[in-house]
Amino acid sequence: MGSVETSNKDTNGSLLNKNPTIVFVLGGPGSGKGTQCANVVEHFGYTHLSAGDLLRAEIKSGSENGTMIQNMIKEGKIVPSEVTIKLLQRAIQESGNDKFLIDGFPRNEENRAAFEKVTGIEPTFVLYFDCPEEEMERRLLSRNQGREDDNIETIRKRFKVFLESSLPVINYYDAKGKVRKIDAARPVEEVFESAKAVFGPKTEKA
Ligand SMILES: Nc1ncnc2c1ncn2[C@@H]1O[C@H](COP(=O)(O)OP(=O)(O)OP(=O)(O)O)[C@@H](O)[C@H]1O
Ligand SMILES: Nc1ccn([C@H]2C[C@H](O)[C@@H](COP(=O)(O)O)O2)c(=O)n1
Ligand SMILES: [Mg+2]
Repeated sequence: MGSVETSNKDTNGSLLNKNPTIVFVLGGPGSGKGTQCANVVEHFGYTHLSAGDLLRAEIKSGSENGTMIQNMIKEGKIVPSEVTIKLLQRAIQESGNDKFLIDGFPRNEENRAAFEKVTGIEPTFVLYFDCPEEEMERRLLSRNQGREDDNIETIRKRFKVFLESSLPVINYYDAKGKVRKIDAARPVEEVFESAKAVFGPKTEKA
């Protein structure tokens, strides 16, 4: 496993020049991050980058890190930041866009600190989908997308990691006034109405 590229010039030259808008999209497993990101992309022209999707694609690609990533996801654990950040950097550079929804990242303090160190970028704001565990569990158990981590044993581990490692990151950004919290326990359309209000009518695509 190589080290994360730390030169802003080499890794982020074009990105920094564009002064990108980065929105971190956080919330517990099954809170509806992916569902709502798809709506935001359609209305506001962001590029959606799901850290989990990028890691799953890396497993499928047969990469040297594939087995390690697969084992960690099965256990509900967080993959080392250097792996995830490289995938995000590549996707950002390939997108040609200058505004991004980064879904499911940063998942822990290591993710957060490493991203800031490597890119020099802070999020514009953090969208936090707040949902009770019982509702998230119901959603995950009926998602039926064939995800290896949508079984009750792994789901419980993911909830524990969310509480212990991801919530502190949300609290960190909350203390900086960057968190936009949305009640995600409502129907999809209602949740999106709240999300729309955060992004604002001025930035909506024509
Ligand atoms: N507001 C909602 N009400 C009911 N079901 C929802 C709602 N939002 C999403 N779902 C459903 O719940 C499941 C989980 O949603 P989604 O994949 O968007 O969550 P997620 O936060 O991205 O989860 P993960 O962290 O596991 O990737 C999906 O089957 C989705 O269709
Ligand atoms: N920053 C991240 C994001 C995701 N993962 C791993 C661990 C998660 O349980 C899994 C699935 O993510 P999801 O699709 O639910 O957002 O992917 C990680 O290690 N680091
Ligand atoms: Mg998701």
